[in-house]
Amino acid sequence: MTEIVIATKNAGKVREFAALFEKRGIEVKSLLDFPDVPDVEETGSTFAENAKIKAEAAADRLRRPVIADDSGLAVDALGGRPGVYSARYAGEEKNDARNIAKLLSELEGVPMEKRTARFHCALAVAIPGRPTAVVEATCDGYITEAPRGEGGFGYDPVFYVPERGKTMAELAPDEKNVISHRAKALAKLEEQWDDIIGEKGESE
Ligand SMILES: O=c1[nH]c(=O)c2ncn([C@@H]3O[C@H](COP(=O)(O)OP(=O)(O)OP(=O)(O)O)[C@@H](O)[C@H]3O)c2[nH]1
Ligand SMILES: [Mg+2]
Repeated sequence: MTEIVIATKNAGKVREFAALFEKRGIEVKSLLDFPDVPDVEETGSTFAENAKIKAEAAADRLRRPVIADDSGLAVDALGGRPGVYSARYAGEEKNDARNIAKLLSELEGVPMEKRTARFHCALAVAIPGRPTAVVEATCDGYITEAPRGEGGFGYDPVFYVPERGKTMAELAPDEKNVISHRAKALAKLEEQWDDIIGEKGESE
């Protein structure tokens, strides 16, 4: 396989997948390259369900193997919110700055030791005519009291990674792509790659 479609229009995800797959000699295309593929409603109650919905809809339409990523942030002090609503936390228009502002205001007064959180990533691989495979991974951290750093996307400026002493947005892209929920999920996928893709993928 020399090319894979990621069923997303999120430019931050596309960038990360492009870097992660480049190392493996695979070129990444996204729904930004296939603007005719309609958006699907993310009606699932879990990351895995939503990843499956997005992957299967795009694979049906494109008639080729597709990977979808459903991801988000679960904050313990908020009972796991924003969770599957992470992208649309502060409204349907999906604005990162407004999402961060809402998160920080909900956590006002919560001390650092209680600001634990984790990023989740579910990756679904849909191949026409085969059952869809899903893998999941997480990355633990804390929500800071103010944004720091310019890298990444989404909630990265307020997600503190204790092992690195930095927010995700302060990490170099290569560093984020080693420790992130997305990188870990992709590593799991790779372990199962031959079973999932099999000969069909190899003949691409
Ligand atoms: O700081 C972050 N670093 C990350 O690494 C990350 N991964 C996910 N997220 C957040 O979770 C939403 C995903 O929601 P989501 O999976 O529905 O994606 P999306 O709607 O943006 O695009 P699509 O893939 O559905 O087209 C995103 O928008 C972000 O707010 C992240 N935030
Ligand atoms: Mg989405």
